[in-house]
Amino acid sequence: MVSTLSHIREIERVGMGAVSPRDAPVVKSWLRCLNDYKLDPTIAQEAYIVPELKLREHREQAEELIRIGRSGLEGLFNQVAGQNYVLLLSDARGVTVDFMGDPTFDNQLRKAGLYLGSEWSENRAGTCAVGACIVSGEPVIIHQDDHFDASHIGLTCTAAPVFDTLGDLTAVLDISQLRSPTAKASQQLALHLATSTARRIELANLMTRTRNDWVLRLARSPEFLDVDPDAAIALDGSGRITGMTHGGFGALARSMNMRGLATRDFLGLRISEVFDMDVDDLPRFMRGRPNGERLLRAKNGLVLFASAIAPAVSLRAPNIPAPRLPRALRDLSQGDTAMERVQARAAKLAARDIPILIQGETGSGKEFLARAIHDSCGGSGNFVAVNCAAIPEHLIESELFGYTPGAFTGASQKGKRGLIEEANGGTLFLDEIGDMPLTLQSRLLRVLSENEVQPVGALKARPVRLRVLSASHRDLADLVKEGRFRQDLYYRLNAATLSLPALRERQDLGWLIDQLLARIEKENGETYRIDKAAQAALLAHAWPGNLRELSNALRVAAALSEGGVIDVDCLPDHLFAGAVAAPSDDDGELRQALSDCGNNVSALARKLGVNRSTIHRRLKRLN
Ligand SMILES: Nc1ncnc2c1ncn2[C@@H]1O[C@H](COP(=O)(O)OP(=O)(O)OP(=O)(O)O)[C@@H](O)[C@H]1O
Repeated sequence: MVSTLSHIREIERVGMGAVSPRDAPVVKSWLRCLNDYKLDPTIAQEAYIVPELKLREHREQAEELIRIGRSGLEGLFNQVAGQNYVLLLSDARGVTVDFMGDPTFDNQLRKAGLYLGSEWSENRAGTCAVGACIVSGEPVIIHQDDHFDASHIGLTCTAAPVFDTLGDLTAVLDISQLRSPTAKASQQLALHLATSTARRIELANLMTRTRNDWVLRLARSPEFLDVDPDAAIALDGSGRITGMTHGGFGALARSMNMRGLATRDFLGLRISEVFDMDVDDLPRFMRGRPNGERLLRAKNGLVLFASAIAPAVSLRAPNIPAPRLPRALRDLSQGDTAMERVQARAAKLAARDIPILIQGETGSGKEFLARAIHDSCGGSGNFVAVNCAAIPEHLIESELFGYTPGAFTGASQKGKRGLIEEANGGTLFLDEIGDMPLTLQSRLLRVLSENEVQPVGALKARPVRLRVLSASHRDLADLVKEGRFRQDLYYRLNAATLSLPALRERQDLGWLIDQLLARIEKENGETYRIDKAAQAALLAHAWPGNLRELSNALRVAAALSEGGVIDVDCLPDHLFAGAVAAPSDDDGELRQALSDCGNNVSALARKLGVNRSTIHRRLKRLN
């Protein structure tokens, strides 16, 4: 094995611009380590295992993925049995959330970081297979001294990305050995196995998440069509694309000669815009039909074999109640798997007055859910929402706990009932709880544990009974670690956690748009209709700003609509930023797409679900 010193020297030479015989992904990663993360190759650091509490959080967030990935991992483990391979499934942040290895080597594996909870992000561990794969989104072998940190140069690690149905990297599958032959080529088979297992996990994930949709599986040869297809695409009842595996994305991009597009650009498109078929043709591709009849021709002439699977669960007709959910909770989503789980858990917890911590990105609907939980219990008492970040620190105490007459200089003569007492018999919703000052955290803890509140200046505490819901878009466990949030309060508030999916992850975007538009119609006393192109653009947008951004976009669109019709020109311009591919290396691509649409810019804009001005802008840039 190469010496530590010569390894460090080699990295330094590469850092100074020397040409290296190593694979390009390795060199690129070394340069990121040196230039972006400022890692020092002379400082060796052992593998990092995250604390137990943190690991629990990562595993909870990846619960569904672990369940789906498990059988893939087991299958792969059996394939490589006896060769001392270890399998790691890491989340998108590089933390190992599932692991399979030979328990005989437990101690060595843990020390080497090939273990549950190890963090292999590139900025922490330096060049490593999981980290490089997360950054590049490509399968990669990091063999022995390809690793940046000298502590890891004994290992060989091979990783393949797992993408979710909307095209975001959601996990990495890694196959590693403590000791291996010197030749990197010895890991080619591992690369092939990891890549095909990742493909199967993506397919299983698609099948689970799109039970209400059609799934169209694609393969280049008919033999593997039903057992191990190359790609899969999910379609809703009207033939619109709702999700895909990474291979499915590749197939769509090739079929449309559109290499520069991202997965999201295909969401919302009709299948008839990509292939010579319509939604009514799907049954023709179902299993049992002769393979010859299951040929699918793409618009560009490419031919694939296709196999269709009908929705496993028949679509619930709108307004038919789902069983047992109280109405207030039922109306939070329609057909989104993650939300359905949140709703079912919320219904069970609400009935028991258990403190719930609601997590989710800003604008993901935390307060909306809190209100629904309150309403689902008959709505008795008040729903009192307190934004701990919005009240100045010196006022939080008196606002929350209230005060007796003349309790302090400037206090009202009549005293004041605090928000906690306002919520007595109802629900107290503490938004941005992470911003609650430490001194007040202990007083809040007393309210929760003793069920009583002591206003400022009062000699005696008063009994209260309330349901406490809290929310934060910050990681409370991190605040606990930093000493900015009391651990005992964290455990109190966090008896149960409900994690809301971000809007970009929701499978019921179309339904949400209808709900929000119905609300705007009610407010404005008018009715609106979204035309097809605008609908496609709304469905294809990545919505980084969440439900509030969507609601604002619809509000603007409604205001700009003519005769109640919302077309693409009514949608805010920023909606289209990034919807079209970054400038293609090959400007022929856009010209070809345009000529396919009879040189009609509006038709191409409609096809891509973008604004006409976006196409004009791109054409101008290419000129
Ligand atoms: N399930 C839903 N259906 C329809 N509208 C919703 C839903 N959830 C949230 N909204 C709307 O989305 C907007 C944002 O929701 P909300 O204020 O609850 O988000 P939040 O996560 O509490 O935001 P913040 O983190 O900024 O406090 C609100 O206008 C709300 O009415």
